[in-house]
Amino acid sequence: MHNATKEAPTDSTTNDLLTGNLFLVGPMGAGKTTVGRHLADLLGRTFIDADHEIERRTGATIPWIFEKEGEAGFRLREEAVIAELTAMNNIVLATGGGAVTREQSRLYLRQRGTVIYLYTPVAMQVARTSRDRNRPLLQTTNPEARLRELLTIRDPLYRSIAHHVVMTLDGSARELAQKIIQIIQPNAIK
Ligand SMILES: Nc1ncnc2c1ncn2[C@@H]1O[C@H](COP(=O)(O)OP(=O)(O)O)[C@@H](O)[C@H]1O
Ligand SMILES: O=C(O)C1=C[C@@H](OP(=O)(O)O)[C@@H](O)[C@H](O)C1
Ligand SMILES: [Mg+2]
Repeated sequence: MHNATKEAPTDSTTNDLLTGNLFLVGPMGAGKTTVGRHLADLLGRTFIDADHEIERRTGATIPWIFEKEGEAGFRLREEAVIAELTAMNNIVLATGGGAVTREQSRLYLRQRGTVIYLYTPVAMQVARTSRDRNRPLLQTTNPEARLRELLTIRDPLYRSIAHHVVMTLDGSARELAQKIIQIIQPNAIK
């Protein structure tokens, strides 16, 4: 299991950022997995990616699960993993882009941590996902249309649970992680 329960700092500068969970939501190609890793590194937290956790537990890849169990089967697994992971402490969690489609997952994400929505325009999502064959929903003749469709449905869901909406257009993934820390807790790091 993950060694995620670190002692909370005890001095008077202790703040929410240093003691609570951080949950990243947003569409495919927003950078949740990449930025989440940097965030955890900068904050000295455990990083968990919900998709990787599903793959670890099943011993199967996401495309394989979609192929054998359909999207519905994958969503059931994803919902179960989100329920468990959001109950942990002091983690940075990168969710999959469709995790917010389950109402129970939205409730857990909103209630159990600070939710950051990495807002990303569709053109940038396309650029960041075009070389990767591991996203079953984008293996179509027109991935851009699919991403646009999905964002129309999901953008209100991301916003409904987000404590902060962060635009991911500028800067490297690490710079974005630094920016997120400043947004959440301006005095946390210099
Ligand atoms: N801020 C960024 N700047 C440049 N490239 C990025 C940024 N965020 C993510 N990427 C790149 O985009 C691709 C998709 O990122 P990923 O973290 O897998 O997104 P998600 O988990 O949201 O689908 C990766 O190749 C990653 O290196
Ligand atoms: O948006 C989605 O429905 C999905 C997003 C993927 O994760 P990323 O958002 O990390 O690419 C992964 O969970 C799966 O392919 C389905
Ligand atoms: Mg990811």
